[in-house]
Amino acid sequence: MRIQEITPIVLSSKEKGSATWASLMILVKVTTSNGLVGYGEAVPTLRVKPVFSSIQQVSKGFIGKDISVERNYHEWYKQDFYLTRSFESATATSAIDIALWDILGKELGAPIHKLLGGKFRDYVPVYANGWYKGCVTPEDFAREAKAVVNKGYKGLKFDPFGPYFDWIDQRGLMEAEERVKAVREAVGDEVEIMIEHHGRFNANSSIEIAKRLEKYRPLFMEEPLHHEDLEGYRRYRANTSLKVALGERLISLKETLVYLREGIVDVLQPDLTNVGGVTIGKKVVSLAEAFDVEIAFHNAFGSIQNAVSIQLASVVPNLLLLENFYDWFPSWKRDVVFNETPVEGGRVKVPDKPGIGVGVNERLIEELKVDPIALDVVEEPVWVVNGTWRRFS
Ligand SMILES: O=C(O)[C@H](O)[C@@H](O)[C@H](O)[C@H](O)CO
Ligand SMILES: [Mg+2]
Repeated sequence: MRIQEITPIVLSSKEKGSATWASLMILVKVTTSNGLVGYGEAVPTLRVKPVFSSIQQVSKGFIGKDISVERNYHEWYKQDFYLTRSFESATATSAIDIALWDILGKELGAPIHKLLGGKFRDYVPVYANGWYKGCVTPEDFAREAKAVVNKGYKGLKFDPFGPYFDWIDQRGLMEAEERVKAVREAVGDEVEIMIEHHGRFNANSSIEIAKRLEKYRPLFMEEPLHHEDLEGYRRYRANTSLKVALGERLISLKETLVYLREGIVDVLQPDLTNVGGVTIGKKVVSLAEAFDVEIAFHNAFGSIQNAVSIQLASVVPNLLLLENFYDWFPSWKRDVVFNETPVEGGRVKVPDKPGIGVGVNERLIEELKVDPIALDVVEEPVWVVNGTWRRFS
């Protein structure tokens, strides 16, 4: 069995999700010489066109090869030279790797969790993200947070910082505190709240933020500083006591080691669609285990990413939680996998179909297929949940 064809596919629809960031899905379809088909997913964001063409280039390194995931990844690492320095190459390679694991599972009639040694848990606990579209005032956040808890979620994440970037002033601190306070009061003491900073503050501001928000007992502070600001993270660490989560922008095993060895991470958030697929993802979670760091996979894009993340989350002993946008996906994203990964009572039952564990709706994919386009850039950055880049006072 050889890799015969690798096709990048962009999906879109009039119905958008809660984040422009993920309004499209980039799929990779891999077909083998004996007719097996596997699917992977890549990161869209503002890079739909470059990622699409990166998949076309990376494919040249995989076509004609056997399905030997370690060897294939390593061979491309050798050829590409920039794999661990290029987000586009890393996400293209990750998507192909996921599709190869899907094919391995289909060949052997087993879900990925079986290929990895079997389930550690039958249900994966998840937390909600994407639920606060259009929320600006504390009352908006409180109302929507209550709705999330009424759906059965036991944890939720949100960004309370509105339009602040790099620094925050007294007004921004007050607004963030009011929002977090409103959510804590709305959900009660037992629901976990997680504070998303979207990696955008300097050390002074993020330390001030931690001091203001500590009393609301967040489970973790996510990317409080700019991703590459290791010096700032050290200062944050020395001056705060809250747990730090990060990792969604890591694109290799050895880059992950740098962050773990710095001792600045409590919860690692690898993203299988850019850290290197299942092949590197499973190494990264073992590395984190050795550092006694918990895992909360970043899982913000589409339903193929969600399916493979559930597979890996089901085998990881050091799992804290899995991120989940499922109930705030546009409905077409759920339909791509025949709605097979519903969230019930704040958890997802691990599906058992071969490969990524779910069926793929090929007819819908044909209907939703579009040409890759350059996305418009507007004042509200694409990485925030829509309609939240605003002050209320
Ligand atoms: O943790 C996450 O999920 C990421 O930081 C992002 O992917 C955003 O939250 C998402 O884009 C919504 O705006
Ligand atoms: Mg994040």
